[in-house]
Order: sequence, then structure tokens, then C-alpha cells
Amino acid sequence: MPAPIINRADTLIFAQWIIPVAANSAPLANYAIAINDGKIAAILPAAEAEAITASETLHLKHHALMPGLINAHGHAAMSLFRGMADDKALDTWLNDHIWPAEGQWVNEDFVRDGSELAIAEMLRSGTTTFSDMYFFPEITAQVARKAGIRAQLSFPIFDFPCAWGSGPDDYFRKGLALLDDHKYSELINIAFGPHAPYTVGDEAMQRIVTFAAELDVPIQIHLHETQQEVDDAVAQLGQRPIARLAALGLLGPKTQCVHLTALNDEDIATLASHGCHAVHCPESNLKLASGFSPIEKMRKAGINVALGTDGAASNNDLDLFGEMRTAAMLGKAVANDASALPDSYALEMATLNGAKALGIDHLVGSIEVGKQADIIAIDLSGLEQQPIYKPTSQIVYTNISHQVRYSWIMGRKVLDNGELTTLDSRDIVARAQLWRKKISGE
Ligand SMILES: CSC[C@H]1O[C@@H](n2cnc3c(O)ncnc32)[C@H](O)[C@@H]1O
Ligand SMILES: [Zn+2]
Repeated sequence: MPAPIINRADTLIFAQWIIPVAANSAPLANYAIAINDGKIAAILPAAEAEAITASETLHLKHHALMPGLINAHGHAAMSLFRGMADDKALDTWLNDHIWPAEGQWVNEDFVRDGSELAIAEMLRSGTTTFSDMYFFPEITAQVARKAGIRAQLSFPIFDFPCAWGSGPDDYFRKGLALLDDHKYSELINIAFGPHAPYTVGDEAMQRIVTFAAELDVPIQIHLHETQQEVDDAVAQLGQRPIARLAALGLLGPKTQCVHLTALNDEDIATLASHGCHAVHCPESNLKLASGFSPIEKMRKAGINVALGTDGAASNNDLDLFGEMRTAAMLGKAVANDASALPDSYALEMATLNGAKALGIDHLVGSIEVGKQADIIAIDLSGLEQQPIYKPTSQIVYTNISHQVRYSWIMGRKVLDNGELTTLDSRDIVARAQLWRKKISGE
């Protein structure tokens, strides 16, 4: 169906390129996007767009417009632990450093300040939706609302007490209240966040399956993060974690499986047949030496693969452009095939596939008429991007996140010529420095 002809817009953006990332769409040169009521109202050649009257018009002569990035897995508030425990394997990192530090420092103020630091970093580097799994998700929700960013917040579930509560009963009670609080929210979705197969037993998993089906809510879980996790499960329970979750009924088209290294062909077939989504976190997997995820094999099996940074304590940045580049490089090496994970697929992983994983692809993830206006503008005039044969190659393979200049979420401008419009960077930095002093005992 042809797009309706419009003659006025809230925002009209002319750009050198538009990268729609929609199915069967190629980059468009010298086009414009019109935004009305937070939605994409028209995508049309620049010459035709001249006829539109708009409240605000931008002429971005050297820029590419593309869908805002979707960071499909992270722990925002952990930004306050950035660089606190480097160069450790997952097991030592979690058990000897991160969990003791979380036990000592994590409270509402920590989550407020850490989430704000992370959201500021994500907005500045082109992320318009993030998926989070952390303690005090109600506080992260407040900060996300203040920032104007889109979010999925997975409330934590462990078999044991944590900073947020006393055990599964408490987590379900608080999480279900959070779901109720956000049932009419346009930007915030709530999900179940069982931490991992090794921290959540069958009883709590079964309760999640029942609630998630009844309420039609997604589940996000760390899964097959290391070979050790799989070996320990086989030794203790006689089953690989993916097989156990399948038998419990936890795997389905609303299940987002994070990490997925140490996969055999049967694991991949199980994930594919249940319609699960994979969330690849290549930099965290590399830094913690967790293992290698067979992205090309999963893609060929028909599994939707999204991209995440994980927390800043294991990455150590929240730059999804850098993550795309790492994913592309690593994907080729793991597949032993330089044609694996091309720029077009890396872009999909960070946009449309992220939207599919979070169940919001009817709203965002691509630039299409009728979708919400979650759009970023990247300045491609830097010398590091010259010369430009193909803008998508420059976007994925060059160092580009500092070139993000504008960002709109539901049509609201949250980054204006590189400046955050909803958050105060200086105040955020000052609070992060205070936390560093406190945590270091100074
Ligand atoms: C359920 S709240 C989040 C919980 O997960 C911890 N965490 C952060 N990164 C990882 C990872 O890569 N694997 C497993 N657990 C991780 C975080 O510190 C919180 O305790
Ligand atoms: Zn994680």
C-alpha cells in the first residue's frame, strides 16, 4: 500500500542516506523522513519532501539515518563497577568479586546512579532501547522514564536472597506488582529474569513458566554461558541446561537466551524448534573467556540472533556499534568463513533482530512508515569514515559510535547535536566518581 501523502510534520529530517534495515530494503540516498505524533509518517525523496511544512526541519547533509540500536542484554547499574574486577574468568569474577561487591553496595541509590550513567552512555552511542536484568528494576524504570529511553526490564529471580529481596516468593510478588504498574506504559515492558539455570531450581522455573504463559510476558535468562556450566549441570543433574529448560517448558518464542556458547547440534535444534531468541554478547564472552557462540550455525538453523553488551563490568563499555564490529569479526573467525556475519547481518542483529527478541518489532527495529520514530543520525563526514563506498560498511567496520549526533525516541529528540536533552552528564559523572571513592574506601 503506498504511504499517505502528507503536507505537514512535527519533524522533518533530510539526510544523505537512510538505512531502513527493513526486509528487502536497500540504503536510500538523498531522502527525508517525516515524523508525526511520534511515528514515521513518510519516507520520501528529498525533492518531494521540500513540499512538507514542519515544526522542526533538519538538513543532515553528511549523515545516515538508521533505526535506533537495541541493546538486548545488560545490567545497567553495573556501570558503577566498570573496571573494578578485570581479567578474571566468569566464575571467579562473579563469586569472588561481583557478588560480594553487590552484597555490600547495591541499594536503590546505587541502581539509580548506575542506571543513569549507563543510560547516558547508551543514548550517546546510538542505543534507543535497552534490555536490563538487575536488582531494583522499579528504580531503573524511573530513570528510563526520566531519560525517555525505551526499555525491557527483567526482574531478577534467584533461589536465594539478594539485595532486592528474600527469595522467590518475594521476587514474584515484587515483579508482578512491577508488571501491573507498567501495563499501560508506552516505553517500558517488564519481563521475567531467572538469572541462570545454576541459580534457579525447577520449582521457581515452573512458576515462571505458568506466570509467563498466563500473562504473555517474555523471559530472559543467561544460558550456556560457559562449557563449565554445561559440564556441571550434566554431572549434577544428568542433563544439559537447554534440555532441562525444554523439559520444564521454559523454552518458547518469548524466551530470550543470553550468551549461548558451548552448544552442540542438538542444543541448536532444540532452540530453533522452540522458536527461542539468542542474545549474543561477544565482548563479554571474550573478556571473561566464557567461550564462542556459533552465530552462523544458529542463523542457518533459523534462530533470531540479537546483540547485547552485557554489563559494563564485563565489557567494559555499552557501545553497541563496537559490539557489532566485534560480532562481525568474531563471527567470521568462529565460522572459519570471511563471508559469515556481513555488515548487513550485524546491523540487523543490533536493530530489527533485537526488536524481534524483545517482541516489539511491530513498533521499532526498522525505519518503516507506521513504526514509532526511534531513529538515530550518524555523521559520516569524519576522516575515519573516508572514502565512503558503502555506508553500511563504514557503520559496522569503522570506529563510529562517537559520530552519533541525533537520536529520537517515539519522535522525541533525546540527543541534539551530541548533547543529551533529558539527562545532565556532569552531574552523572560527579555521582559516579563519588561511588568510586566510596567503593574504594577513600
Ligand atoms: C539477576 S540480576 C543480574 C545478576 O547477574 C549478574 N551477572 C552479570 N553478568 C553476568 C554474566 O555474564 N553471567 C552471569 N551473571 C551475570 C549480576 O552481577 C547480577 O548479580
Ligand atoms: Zn548478563
